[in-house]
Amino acid sequence: MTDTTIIRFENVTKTYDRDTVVLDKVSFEIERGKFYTLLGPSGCGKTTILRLIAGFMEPSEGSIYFNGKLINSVPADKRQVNTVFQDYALFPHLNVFENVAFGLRIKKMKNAAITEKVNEALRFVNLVGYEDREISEMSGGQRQRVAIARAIVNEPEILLLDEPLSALDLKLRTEMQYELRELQRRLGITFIFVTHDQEEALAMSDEIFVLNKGEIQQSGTPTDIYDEPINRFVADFIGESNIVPGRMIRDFLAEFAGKSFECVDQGFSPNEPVEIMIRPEDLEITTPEQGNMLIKVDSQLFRGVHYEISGYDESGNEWLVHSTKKAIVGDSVGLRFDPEAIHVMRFGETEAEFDKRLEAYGDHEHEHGQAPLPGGAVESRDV
Ligand SMILES: Nc1ncnc2c1ncn2[C@@H]1O[C@H](COP(=O)(O)OP(=O)(O)OP(=O)(O)O)[C@@H](O)[C@H]1O
Repeated sequence: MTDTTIIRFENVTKTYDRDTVVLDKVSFEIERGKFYTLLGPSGCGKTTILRLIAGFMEPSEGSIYFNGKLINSVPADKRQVNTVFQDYALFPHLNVFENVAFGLRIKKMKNAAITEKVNEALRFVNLVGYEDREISEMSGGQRQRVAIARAIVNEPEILLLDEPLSALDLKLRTEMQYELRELQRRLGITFIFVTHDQEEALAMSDEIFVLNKGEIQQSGTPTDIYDEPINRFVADFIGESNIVPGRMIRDFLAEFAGKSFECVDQGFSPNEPVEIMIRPEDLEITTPEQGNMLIKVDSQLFRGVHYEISGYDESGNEWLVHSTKKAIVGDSVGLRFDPEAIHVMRFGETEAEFDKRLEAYGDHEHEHGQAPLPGGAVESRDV
């Protein structure tokens, strides 16, 4: 643990009934002042993690530390943590000012101090001038901002946000993504944001935790997770991807779709069966002669910025391509990609095993990726 660690989970397990394990020995660290996102499908345990941090429940096993102190049994009102809920949980009978002031009145703060703090919080969320408005007179986005002001007026060290944008329409949602990110930068406090929307997570976060079935599958920056997913679940959940079965012939040489390809991956056993991932935007449609492989075009959709083309290779694998060039359904076309576009995933690898492999090969891999590859060529060759 470092000085910058604000929250640490150590083998935290949560069971609701005797045998329903909702979180299974989850361990992670959260650093002060960053924007974190918990991302995963419905029921994976995101809200449970927030409730444990907020102090609305205790772990069944394991330890939770806040600034280095064990807080398993510390009640919610004794933690420097505030939550913004999905439905905002505002008081409909109070105006905007009184909604924000509520917590401070409970603490019996003096009126002059309350006015100063509420005004400051409303300034942060751009709601100056709305103090006397009823909640029913506020739009969805404005209610959202009242809920945030009500949370930050308490000067928490951590702000928890449980799917706070899910009730908003797409345009407002995008605007609020910018606003929240900007607000976090200005406040400088730690935000822990829950969503099941991968685009939202990629756009907003410093760090993302991808969860599935009560386990953290992978944690890292948006680019780490997008470019180097450790397994099929993460690759599928974040963005669109082509995943086909393959084999590592040896380091830097993978085989898939009936051919061998130079790649930049290493740390696998010779002939190890693997899964190969290539993002659709890393594939280029070419003439059959110029491609690394051939596909027969099966369908094409115009998506505005690109064509979404799908087709099958000779081994029967389906490939999705985001291309600025058109193709003709039924034609055989070439697919071209760089060795760096190929990402090799080891079956069933955990995050800890993945990190260990990268650590052992990390710098070396980078250097090697730049150096002439065995045989000197980028082109594929038949095996
Ligand atoms: N009070 C409870 N009693 C029993 N089971 C619960 C309780 N609360 C949650 N669960 C179960 O725990 C699991 C994780 O729930 P949690 O709310 O943490 O998931 P989530 O990832 O936030 O999901 P969503 O995106 O749907 O909100 C789910 O299977 C849920 O049914």
